Amino acid sequence: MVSIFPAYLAPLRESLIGKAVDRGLIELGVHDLRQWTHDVHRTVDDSPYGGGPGMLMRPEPWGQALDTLAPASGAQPRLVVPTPAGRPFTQALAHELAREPWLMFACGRYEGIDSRVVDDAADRMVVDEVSLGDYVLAGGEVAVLVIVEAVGRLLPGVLGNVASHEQDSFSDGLLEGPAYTRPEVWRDRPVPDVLLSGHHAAIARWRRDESLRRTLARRPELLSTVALDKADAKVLAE
Ligand SMILES: Nc1cc(-c2ccc3cc[nH]c3c2)n[nH]1
Repeated sequence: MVSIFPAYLAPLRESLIGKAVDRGLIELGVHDLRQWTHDVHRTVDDSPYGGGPGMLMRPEPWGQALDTLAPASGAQPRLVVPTPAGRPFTQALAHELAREPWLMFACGRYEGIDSRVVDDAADRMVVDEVSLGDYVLAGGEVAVLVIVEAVGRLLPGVLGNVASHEQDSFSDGLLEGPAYTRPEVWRDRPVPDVLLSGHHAAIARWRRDESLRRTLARRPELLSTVALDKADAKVLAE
């Protein structure tokens, strides 16, 4: 990961990803872009050609950083560049990235990075410009924290219980429904009886129905991507 705020990526040393790093399941490298500047002020930004508000990140430091971290002579990483103008980051893309042996992340700041950096990198590596959603952050670091967590948890051995991500929201294309743990009654709110019944088929049906109802209510557009059987259609027609 390359950033002018390397400390922003320190949270990756905590918790799930941090433990995976300690166990050697993931290798993380954080690099300060200013290492590849050579002027006394360690300048990384400049005014945009054609005018416009704010500053852009100069191409030279990025080019040298990528040349140093991923020399053209060897194996190439897949470069992930968070940007509001990117393709949506989805669980499907997280799975795709989790299959890559080496990912590199470019954290932009200011109004973004000179466009030639991505063009130049794309001559020798796969580059994904990725958006986390239709809102604007002040830089790419937070997006990288999200992407690394979403991808890292999919890697073998990182999650304690492999079944966890197989039952993620979106794993079957639907939103996860409500979930409960002890106590059976909390502030006069009981756990649904079916979950206490021990009838696994009934529990699976109830969970599917609750997922369908929640997806219909909150993200109806997802339903067109899911194979629905007759029982599903009945619930949605309620
Ligand atoms: N989905 C999304 C990405 C971003 C983003 C990503 C990188 C930079 C660099 C400067 N501003 C940025 C904003 N905002 N929202």
